[in-house]
Amino acid sequence: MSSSNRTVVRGGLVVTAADELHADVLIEDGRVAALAAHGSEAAAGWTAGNVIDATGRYVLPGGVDVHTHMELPFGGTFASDTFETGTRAAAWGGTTTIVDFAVQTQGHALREGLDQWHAKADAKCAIDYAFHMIVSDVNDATLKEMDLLVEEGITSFKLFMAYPGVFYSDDGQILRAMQRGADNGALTMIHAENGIAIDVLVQQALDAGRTDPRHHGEVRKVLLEAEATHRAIQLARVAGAPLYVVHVSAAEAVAELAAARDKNLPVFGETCPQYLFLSTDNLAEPDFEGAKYVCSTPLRPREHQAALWRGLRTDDLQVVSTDHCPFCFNGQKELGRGDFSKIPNGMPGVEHRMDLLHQAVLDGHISRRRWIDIACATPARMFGLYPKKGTIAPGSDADIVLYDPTAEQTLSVETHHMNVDYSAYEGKHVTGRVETVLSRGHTVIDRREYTGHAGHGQYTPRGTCQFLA
Ligand SMILES: NC(=O)NCCC(=O)O
Ligand SMILES: [Zn+2]
Ligand SMILES: [Zn+2]
Repeated sequence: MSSSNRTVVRGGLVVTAADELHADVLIEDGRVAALAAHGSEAAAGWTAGNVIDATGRYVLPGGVDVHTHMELPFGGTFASDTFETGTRAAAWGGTTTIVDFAVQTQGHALREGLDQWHAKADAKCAIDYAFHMIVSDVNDATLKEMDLLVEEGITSFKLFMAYPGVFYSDDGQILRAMQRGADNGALTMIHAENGIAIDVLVQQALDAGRTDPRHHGEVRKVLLEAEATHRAIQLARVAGAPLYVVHVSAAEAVAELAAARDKNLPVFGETCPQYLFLSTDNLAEPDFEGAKYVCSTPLRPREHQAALWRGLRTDDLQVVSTDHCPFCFNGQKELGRGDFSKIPNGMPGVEHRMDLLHQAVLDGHISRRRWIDIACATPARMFGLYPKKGTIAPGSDADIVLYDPTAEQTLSVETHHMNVDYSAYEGKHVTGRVETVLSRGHTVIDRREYTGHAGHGQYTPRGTCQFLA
């Protein structure tokens, strides 16, 4: 084998969900070929055209963010990151795979939505990408199409208990989709909020003149997240289907997941950095600044964070994704001045997940291996991408991050790479920073310089959930 298509990453601490070892990593043709203890005879014998010095660095699997919305149409506008800008920002933050949501619009086929998402993403991405499918119209034809999509590698479908008239499905439709998933192996993802009740409270708030962004948090009540989570679990039980609850924000919803998992049900939960680090205090920021933090499920009072961290430690929550769905403050969030229900829902974050979770390691919330588990390995397993993605092992794609655990940085709109005019974490100080990123062996970030290009990222069909027997 010529050494020109080989890279060796030498001298770092390799951290995976399972292990930490001072090892050198040999990469051949875009894949991990071998690991060997640093200083061992085997590692010393490796020759390569490219040798990367990882002394003093962590060598991590690239992050796997299984919840992004590039260019999502919402509330009369579109999420401001394209696949080109959003995946570049993801790479800057040490994420090397995203799973975005293709959208079925009501009255149209799943296939049409999927084709649209390919048209948006193909030849544009800096890192590898895959799709889930948002199902907005459960009917006989849609259910048949789901089987075909599973065979093609779209193995998860998101249904909404929220947003009546847009993405909402009623319980009967959700049950039918879950039954189909029980048959075809798909994982049903649920946005668990009681959208019908929330819409009543929205109207009552607006009628009473409560129009500021903070009221978004007040009407989207904890009880209505907990109730919907409970209902989703019962529907999944009736269907005999596995369930993945997205963007869990409330302690009471974690309790529902924990109770289900105590019964050994195949129920999984995801939370996001915004629920772990931000709160209703942000939604209450004056001069309409709270609009920057409008997302659903909403930010919660700070007291909920302890339950989310505990859930991540006890495995009642398995995944941290970003739900990256950015809208600029100017021109987009402003659509809801005077009516919080018109603020496009979503927050930017794809660039900051790995760093914020590293800070959580330093703050004592999770261990270093759990960081990699919830951000890389488990999301890859959950959505049928492991061990190609999510770990560093012979045969895995060489998606590798060199991480400087001692570098200091301050998160800011001035320095981030997402296409959005504010940072939800403006001024937040974190320790640790991505230094170099390889995607299938290609250097996309080289010592804090972007060296990637649009179109490097490949569409990646997925297998089914690897947590099911
Ligand atoms: N989360 C959010 O506020 N926007 C994106 C759509 C969704 O995930 O519900
Ligand atoms: Zn959602
Ligand atoms: Zn989302």
